[in-house]
Amino acid sequence: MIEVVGLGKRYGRTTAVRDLSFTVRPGRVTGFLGPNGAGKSTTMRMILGLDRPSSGHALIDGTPYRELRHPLRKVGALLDARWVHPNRSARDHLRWLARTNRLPPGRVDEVLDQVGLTAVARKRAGGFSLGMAQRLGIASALLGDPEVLLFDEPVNGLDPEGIAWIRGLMRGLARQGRTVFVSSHLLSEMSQTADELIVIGQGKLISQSTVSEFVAAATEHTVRVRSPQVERLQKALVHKGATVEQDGATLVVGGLSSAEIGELAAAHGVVLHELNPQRGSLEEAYMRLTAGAVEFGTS
Ligand SMILES: Nc1ncnc2c1ncn2[C@@H]1O[C@H](COP(=O)(O)OP(=O)(O)OP(=O)(O)O)[C@@H](O)[C@H]1O
Repeated sequence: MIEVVGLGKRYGRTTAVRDLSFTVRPGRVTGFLGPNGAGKSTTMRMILGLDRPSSGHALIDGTPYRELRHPLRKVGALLDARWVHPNRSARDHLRWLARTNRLPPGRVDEVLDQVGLTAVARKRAGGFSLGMAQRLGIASALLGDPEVLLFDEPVNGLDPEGIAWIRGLMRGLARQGRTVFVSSHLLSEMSQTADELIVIGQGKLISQSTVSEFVAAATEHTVRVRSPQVERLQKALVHKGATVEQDGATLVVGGLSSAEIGELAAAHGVVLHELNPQRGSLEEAYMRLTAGAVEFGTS
């Protein structure tokens, strides 16, 4: 489990992260979503003890990263896939990591196999494609068989096959009961991979919910209602605090769900000919949400 409590980070006059609190639980993939510059990498670096928070703290199973006795056995992370000596082979890189962290050498071949790099294990990592480098970075993260995994934008620059592979891997790791925390700036990507979503904008928490809750809340905007008794319905809706636009026998209603409108109509004996929730696209909803955070952040 990862717990972030009141976390903040300032770089000079820039506030990258402000008063951020959330929990990442085991057994599921938690997506960490926000536009470029929202503070995702900074937050992950603070969780991993690579950046010192200006306020608050981050704990991994109750302990700050820097105080973990065997960090690689507890936490695996992929931050920058290009972090590897270009002249070393994939295998030598992993062997060196295993040796310096007192991990069993037998894990090296296991993780190479797990990420599909066995055939190129003796090739120099400097010649690897982005997809291969990404797999090697993931092999490094998995080396200590950790319970907690952090991936920063793992699908950036990958082809569809690589993306599908990473998605399957993350879901498999979560099914094994591990804590999987993965960042992305693409909602479409996260909505296909994650069970839960933590959304930030301008370094602040916007929401933490399941993906389906987020999608339902973010996309149901207005409801189109058609009725032969439109005047009566409009009165009842306005009385309930809804916003209503009328176009002949059709109303476009904001502020109430289709279920609430249906029930209200029934309670007033109003006949409905149409009750149609208008869903915006997920990306539109996400942009609206994070744009709000930008305004909030600068005001
Ligand atoms: N070392 C640093 N010095 C100064 N400012 C920094 C530093 N690291 C990050 N920032 C600033 O902090 C803010 C958050 O950056 P961060 O990289 O954490 O965002 P992000 O959500 O990971 O974005 P991206 O999706 O682009 O990677 C940005 O305004 C960035 O310019």
